[in-house]
Amino acid sequence: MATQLKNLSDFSHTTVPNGSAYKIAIAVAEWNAEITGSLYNGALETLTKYGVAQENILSIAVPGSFELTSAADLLLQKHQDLDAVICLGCVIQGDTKHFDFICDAVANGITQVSVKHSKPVIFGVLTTNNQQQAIDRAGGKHGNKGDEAAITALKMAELKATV
Ligand SMILES: Nc1c(NC[C@H](O)[C@H](O)[C@H](O)CO)[nH]c(=O)[nH]c1=O
Ligand SMILES: CC(=O)[C@@H](O)COP(=O)(O)O
Repeated sequence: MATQLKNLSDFSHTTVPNGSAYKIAIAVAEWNAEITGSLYNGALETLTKYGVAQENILSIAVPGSFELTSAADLLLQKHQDLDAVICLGCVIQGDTKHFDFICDAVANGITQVSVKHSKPVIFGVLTTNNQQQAIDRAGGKHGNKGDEAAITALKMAELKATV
């Protein structure tokens, strides 16, 4: 999709499962809190919109996106009735290669956790060149990646339940 047409919150083209039967965790990174807070609100509102009960949404905060991998693993170890884990973060390029290491670690890490537990772990992490790109994708002109992550969690939970 061309960037200028990107809308992370437009799901008119697809059907979204009813979430009333699912229990979902949200792990959110505290780095770039003004961005990740918007991602979290988007995910929470979307899960609620599609029927997930408040008592079935478990939320935790971690220091940074790098810690999302261990958070997802701990959640799935301790709460084996979880149907999915949504990982939310915002990594913004700085002056060094640290950005690359964090992005690679969290993308590969949560993939491994998802396979380890045979449970959907959703990559809701913004990896942007600058603050404005993050703002645009956390409730701005390109929608909210938190919405996208919540929809993905519902779809994958439904897939696991019916495959
Ligand atoms: N620079 C960003 C970070 N850095 C912190 C790491 O995620 C991690 O907490 C630290 O390396 C200790 O293990 N985290 C983000 O989420 N976003 C950034 O832009
Ligand atoms: C992605 C980061 O860790 C980054 O914000 C840190 O900035 P720098 O690469 O200039 O140390």
